[in-house]
Amino acid sequence: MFAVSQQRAAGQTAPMSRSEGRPAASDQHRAPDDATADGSARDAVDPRMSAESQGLAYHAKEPGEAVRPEDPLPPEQAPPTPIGEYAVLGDRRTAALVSRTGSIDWMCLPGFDSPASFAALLGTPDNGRWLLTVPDATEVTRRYLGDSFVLETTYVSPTGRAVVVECMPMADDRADLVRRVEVRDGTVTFEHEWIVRFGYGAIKPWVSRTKDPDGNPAIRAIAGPDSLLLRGDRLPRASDGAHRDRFTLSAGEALELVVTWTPSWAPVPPRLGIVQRIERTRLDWEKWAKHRKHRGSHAEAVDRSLLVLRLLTDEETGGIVAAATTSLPEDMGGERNWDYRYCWLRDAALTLEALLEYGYREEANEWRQWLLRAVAGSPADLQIMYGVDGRRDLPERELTHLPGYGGSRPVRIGNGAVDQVQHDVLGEVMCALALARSVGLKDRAPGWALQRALVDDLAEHWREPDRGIWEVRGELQHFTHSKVMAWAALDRAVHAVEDHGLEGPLERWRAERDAIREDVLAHGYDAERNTFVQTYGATNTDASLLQMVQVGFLPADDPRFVGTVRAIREELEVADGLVHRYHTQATDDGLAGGEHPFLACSFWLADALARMGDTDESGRLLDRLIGLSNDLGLLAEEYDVDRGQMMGNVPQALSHLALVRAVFSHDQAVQRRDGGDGTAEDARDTRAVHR
Ligand SMILES: OC[C@H]1O[C@H](O[C@H]2O[C@H](CO)[C@@H](O)[C@H](O)[C@H]2O)[C@H](O)[C@@H](O)[C@@H]1O
Repeated sequence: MFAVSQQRAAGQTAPMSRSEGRPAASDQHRAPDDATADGSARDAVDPRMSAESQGLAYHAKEPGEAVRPEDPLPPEQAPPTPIGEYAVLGDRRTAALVSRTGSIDWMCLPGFDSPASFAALLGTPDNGRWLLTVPDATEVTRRYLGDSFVLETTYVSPTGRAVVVECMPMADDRADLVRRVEVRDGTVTFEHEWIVRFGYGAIKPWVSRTKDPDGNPAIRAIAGPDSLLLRGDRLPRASDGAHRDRFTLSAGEALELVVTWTPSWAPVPPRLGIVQRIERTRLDWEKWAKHRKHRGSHAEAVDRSLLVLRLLTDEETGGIVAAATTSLPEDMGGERNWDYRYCWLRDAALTLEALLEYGYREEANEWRQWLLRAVAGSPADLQIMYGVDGRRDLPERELTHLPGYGGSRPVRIGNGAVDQVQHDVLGEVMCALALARSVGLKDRAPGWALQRALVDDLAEHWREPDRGIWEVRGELQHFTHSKVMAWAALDRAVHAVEDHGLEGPLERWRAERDAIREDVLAHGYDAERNTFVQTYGATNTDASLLQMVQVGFLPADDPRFVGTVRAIREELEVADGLVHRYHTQATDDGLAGGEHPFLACSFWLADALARMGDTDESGRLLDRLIGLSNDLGLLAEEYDVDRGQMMGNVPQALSHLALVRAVFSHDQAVQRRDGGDGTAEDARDTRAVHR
């Protein structure tokens, strides 16, 4: 076992700036024995000739549907690879993004929030990528093998057909990414390019040919704390700051490549048995997926979404990150670019509820342990987000060396929202813990004591303004949603005492809960327009208010909620079923530019309609929204209606968890409509006993 854990525990922040006196890029990537190489490096193709960078347009939608490259654009005009074109690979310690044509453009090692070793996603190929493609492919199809994150891409070229299978093996305390190429028909020529840049694309490593402990040839890139080792059946040659190769295989021939990260001081582990590890990885994922209890409508989308939530849950610590990326823009070319590789209590709590609804109890237990460790201490010090390991210090800074996705700057790491006051967060946490309790997970004494202290603290402070669920960077405000969620926190605390025999100041909590409710109804509701509003006294609304019925603040058929859904559709729905979270012009969020419809809010609309009994409309919207996911079932944060593309970080937990919860609500509503009580499935314990 080598020291993935050691490096993660050490905080693993690599230096961003280049040190003076380092050799020039081309020297750094020249391996010593490449000087005596057979000249194959001179055959290396121009990196700009890969499919994405030629601006080839692909239009696949269905899994397995064939796509054809169309008119190439000149490289300088080529748009970035669309966010929806990426597949995700992951080992529940970290994740990588692979383009449709085989370019790994994002990979942080060894952890989700470690510095990226391949960062072309937010820059150019010279910021690091690992490309393995068929340059003359006329068709490219891809799919995950079963319920796993083992990706299979099939290339058809004028001369043959080949399959690339790739994954990150799990649960072995190693950090590897394996790729296996096999030609099925004819002959196929491949392009291989390996450009390592540690420190988010800034640091050009020393790269040299070496041998691994078993005597296999390898290429090792090393700088500071990081080492990446490339092993395989055929290694590329140094060429102008990169390693490149072009090779041809015939039907029946296969080739394997593996990249292994280690701390730079650690010994290199033995090479993996690739075929066995790919198969074991597939089986590991499928074993987890089989534990799902409830299978209703939109089952494929739900299955993939639950798997994404699993992939974003750190295997070692139990922390759940909000997404695998940083700084994929909410506004193309704009400044709304954020680092989501951290654990928001809000997103994690909602993830937990989604997993519980589908029968995953053990995950709830693990996350509860993570939560109690992370928030331990004074209630006044509660943060709204933490590092994967529970770290509190997540300073936000800009990576000025990266041009950003499609020129969207700044590229940020860390997140300034870490210090914000957001009163909704304890509401989400208490709802998730109440749900866990209601399915039989017992509170232990220290855990309940901590919840009591946090609720008491909120009971003192809910009257103060905050930054709300959307983490606005403008003025503090009295957000109606924050108050509703503060009500939910008190309500769940009251029910923990009333229904589960836990100890607490029942009368005081009841009084505060009722006071919040009165406050919201008095100040957060516009009687004239019959809608709840974004902030006290405002006239505009906010899609977060769709959560009101999810937490039981009002029944779904309350005319004030029905009026709010109508107002949200009128004000914020910009295309069928697609809603903005708020109007950027009407909200002081402290940022320039605008953004696109927010997918989680759009699923909350479908959820609300289901709860209101409009199952035709909720089913229609679910079909529509799920239809926006990419060919592998992945969702980013937002959807740009005009460009027909996903925007923001990917894959995003909030979008996926909102999908599965909306489908759950829809399925329950359909059962009620058809004469059942909506609790007849295996998931019966969840909504019915939510409190
Ligand atoms: O766009 C504004 C804010 O975006 C981030 O917050 C959003 O993502 C969080 C994680 O998924 C989610 O919990 C939150 O509700 C969203 O608004 C970003 O982290 C903020 O700094 C930023 O202001």
